[in-house]
Amino acid sequence: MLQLKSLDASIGIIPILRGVDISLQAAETVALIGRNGAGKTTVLRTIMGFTKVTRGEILFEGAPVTALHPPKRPALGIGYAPEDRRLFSAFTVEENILLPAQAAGLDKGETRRRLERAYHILPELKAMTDRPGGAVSGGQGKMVALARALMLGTKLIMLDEPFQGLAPALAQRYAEALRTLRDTDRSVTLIITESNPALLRGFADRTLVIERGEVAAGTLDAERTPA
Ligand SMILES: Nc1ncnc2c1ncn2[C@@H]1O[C@H](COP(=O)(O)OP(=O)(O)OP(=O)(O)O)[C@@H](O)[C@H]1O
Repeated sequence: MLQLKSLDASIGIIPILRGVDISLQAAETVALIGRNGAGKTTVLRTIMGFTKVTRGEILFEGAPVTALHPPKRPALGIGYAPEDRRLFSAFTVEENILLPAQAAGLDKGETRRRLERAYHILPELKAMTDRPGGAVSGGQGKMVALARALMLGTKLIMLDEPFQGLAPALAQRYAEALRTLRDTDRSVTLIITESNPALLRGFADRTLVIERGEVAAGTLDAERTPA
């Protein structure tokens, strides 16, 4: 459903990704593992159109999107939770969750359905809908960022180091929410970056390794715990 073909990408004039070939199938969960600075965030940002692609192409469901205007990409069905999960502090938690749906111009009914899906996966957020975005903890903010990604992520959800900085209990809760997502939506494709491979062992179908902007040709197979 998503292919990166021989992709080179730069930030400013600095080349970061080199010859990246990634092919994601519908419904699979892929872990993208690499040390700090290896290029994980840059892969996700390149898919969203935030870097300069200097070679190669990106296909989404068979159609080239390499040159697609970045603000149009989420509406393809792509949800993205950046590592820096900034919430708008003056908006409530629910308003923060709704923002991508509004930006993509979803109608009220569809927005409501997707919000219910997000609350089904993250029921704890229902208790904090009216709280200002600035008043939630870092861990709760990660949950809100996941809910926000769920609003548009009907086909592909990309989570950048979601477990980073989460206390163990919250990390466990976050992993549980991802399992619920997998149980309720079997067709969505998930890509999760992580610097610590142990955190995603047993959850991802496949592990890709990135090092100095290059994705290793071979992939490590990971065991998947049955949902
Ligand atoms: N704005 C920028 N300007 C110049 N170089 C950058 C910029 N952002 C990232 N880089 C460089 O790009 C490379 C890849 O960074 P990237 O953030 O994709 O890595 P990462 O694997 O996600 O690591 P981290 O876990 O630290 O975020 C790094 O060498 C980094 O120094």
